[in-house]
Amino acid sequence: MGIDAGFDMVPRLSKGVVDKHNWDQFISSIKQHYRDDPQVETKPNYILFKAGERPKLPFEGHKFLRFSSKVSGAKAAATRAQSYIDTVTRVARVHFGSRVQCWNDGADRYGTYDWGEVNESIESYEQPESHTSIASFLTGSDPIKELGIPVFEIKTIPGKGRGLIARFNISKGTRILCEEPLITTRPMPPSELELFLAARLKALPRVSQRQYLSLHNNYPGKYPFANTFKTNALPCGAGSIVGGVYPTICLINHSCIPNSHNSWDSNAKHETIYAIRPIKAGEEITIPYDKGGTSATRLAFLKEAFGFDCTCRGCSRPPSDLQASDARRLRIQSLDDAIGDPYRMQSRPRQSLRDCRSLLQALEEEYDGCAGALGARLYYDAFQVSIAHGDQARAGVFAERAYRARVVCEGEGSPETQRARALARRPADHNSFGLCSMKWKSTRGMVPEGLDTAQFERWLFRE
Ligand SMILES: C[S@@+](CC[C@H](N)C(=O)[O-])C[C@H]1O[C@@H](n2cnc3c(N)ncnc32)[C@H](O)[C@@H]1O
Repeated sequence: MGIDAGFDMVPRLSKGVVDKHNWDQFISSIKQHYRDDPQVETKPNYILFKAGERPKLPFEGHKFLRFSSKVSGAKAAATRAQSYIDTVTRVARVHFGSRVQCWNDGADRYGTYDWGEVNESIESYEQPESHTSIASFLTGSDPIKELGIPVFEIKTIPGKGRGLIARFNISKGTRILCEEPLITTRPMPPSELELFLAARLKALPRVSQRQYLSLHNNYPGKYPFANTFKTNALPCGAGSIVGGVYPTICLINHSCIPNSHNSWDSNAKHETIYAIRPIKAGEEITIPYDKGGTSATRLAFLKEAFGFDCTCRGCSRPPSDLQASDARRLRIQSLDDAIGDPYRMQSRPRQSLRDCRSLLQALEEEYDGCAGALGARLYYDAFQVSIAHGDQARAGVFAERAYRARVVCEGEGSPETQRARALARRPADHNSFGLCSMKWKSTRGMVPEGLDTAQFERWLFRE
């Protein structure tokens, strides 16, 4: 036992030129820092730290997943393992920023990778690969990402002003953008907000001031700063009353059937945009500003809250398609309400799970098979129904699915993704474990094997 601590590189480095260069610089800094330390030894393929559990840093960065050791116990104390972990983490952060994800299981923060894959990666340090050609040198890399070229360009879109257009094909789960807000604030009366924003803007660097002033304002006239905020602000977290305005993210237009998801990372204090379906080169990148409902509800909301008439592809469908979509939206709403009813979850959980399955199907139909965060939320609901009746086996599978859906929408590092991941590993840690009953009691290991997909889904949803 004992406490493990360290950091993971997320996502892992590619074999490409930029990652390789950054890793070489990092390794040089480490060698330089420890040049007179007898506990740090340079081996042919890696640097060995003779402290704690003797962690290593390979010379080939793409093999690296984790640097860690036990930091408690006599051996760790005698060899100052904690100090090596801290220093190497600090230097890695300088070179790789938020890609360096620190964890400490004593503080209930766990690494991203499984120990199996970490051990495999460490074993591979011993077998250096030789690069024989430029092609093999670039294998596995993403030259676009490596060169830092944005995957979109800003263009004028008929009827919508500016918008973001995909420059290349973008695959599902790609992080398109990550930005810190120029300004955040709570709601205030317009005159008060105007004064508040004027003061905040004055304190910003000139480039940020220009970015703010270049944003679209749907309500010209009185209160220009406040109305620019109203036109562009995105909530800092689902349901938050605090809104934030961003230089580029605020150029993304709305769609009722979006291809991207925006989310606020409450730890990192930034907003991210991820592709929730494959986006073709030339296609517009869109996010949802609405709160769901039928086309009439959405149109009214968008007009009231943002002052525009939506012309997205969802709203521009032929009347018969729009009618079918409205029927699905109503069904989605009523299933969602039913699943959220705690009395029903307690007294008729089997029915709640059946509703989850129906909701999943309705979401897939309405959102062209990519329900994004709505899918993640649905799986979390199914998790709650199962765990509230003591069923760790199904709850674990639902949490695993919620985790995978979150990775697509928000990436591996977001707090929501991490939460789903922790629940998938230990469903019983949830505070509603057995809250309604233990009539479905099962352990995490009781997931059946050898079923085909249809049989497995029937088992999962208790049909
Ligand atoms: C946050 S801004 C988006 C960027 C904006 N198009 C621009 O030129 O800066 C929101 C504004 O974009 C326009 N817009 C966004 N989505 C739209 C849509 N689906 N249909 C029509 N106009 C839209 C509206 O004028 C809306 O008030």
